[in-house]
Amino acid sequence: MAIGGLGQLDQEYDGSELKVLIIHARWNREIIDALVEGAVKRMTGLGVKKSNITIETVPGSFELPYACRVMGKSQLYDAIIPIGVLIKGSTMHFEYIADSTTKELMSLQEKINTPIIFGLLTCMTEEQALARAGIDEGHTMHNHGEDWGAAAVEMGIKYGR
Ligand SMILES: O=c1[nH]c(NC[C@H](O)[C@H](O)[C@H](O)CO)c([N+](=O)[O-])c(=O)[nH]1
Repeated sequence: MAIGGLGQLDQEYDGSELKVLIIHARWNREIIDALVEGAVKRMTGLGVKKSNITIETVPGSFELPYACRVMGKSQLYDAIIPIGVLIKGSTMHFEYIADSTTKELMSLQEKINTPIIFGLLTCMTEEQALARAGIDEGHTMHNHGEDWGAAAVEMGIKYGR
C-alpha cells in the first residue's frame, strides 16, 4: 500500500448528489490551473456532476478564507476546496500568509458547518510547486489537486450538508 497521500479513499463513494465549491487564488496561475484541473478530474471521476462544481477566484491566497466564509454561509455546498500556491520569496510575506491562511481555513469549518479541504501549497521553490501539481519536467509527483478532489467527495458525503 502506498505510503502517504495519493488521495486514497477508504471505500467507494458516489458523488453524484454532491455540490462542491472550488475557490482558487490567481498567483502562480499555471500551477493553480493544473491543481484545479486535477481536483475537477478526480471529483467527476467519482460521480460529481461538472454542473455541481462551482469555481470562483480571488486575487491571492490571503483572500481565500474570507471568500470561503462568504460563499460558505449560503450552505449550498457539501465541501469547499480553497486552492492557493505560496512560494517562498526573499521576505517573511510567505510565512505570514501561509500561517494565517492555514489557521483561518481550519477554524472556518465550524463557523460555516462545511468541510474545507486544505488546498494550499506552501513551497520553498517553484520546482516544488510544479512537482506537486504534476507539471514539472519529469512528472516526479502526482497532482495534489486530485487528492483534494477525493477528500472533498469523502468529507462531503460523510460530513457535508
Ligand atoms: O497566492 C499567493 N499570494 C501571494 N501574495 C498575495 C497575497 O495572497 C494577497 O493577495 C495580497 O497580499 C493582497 O492582499 C504570494 N506571494 O506574495 O508570494 C504567493 O506566493 N501566493
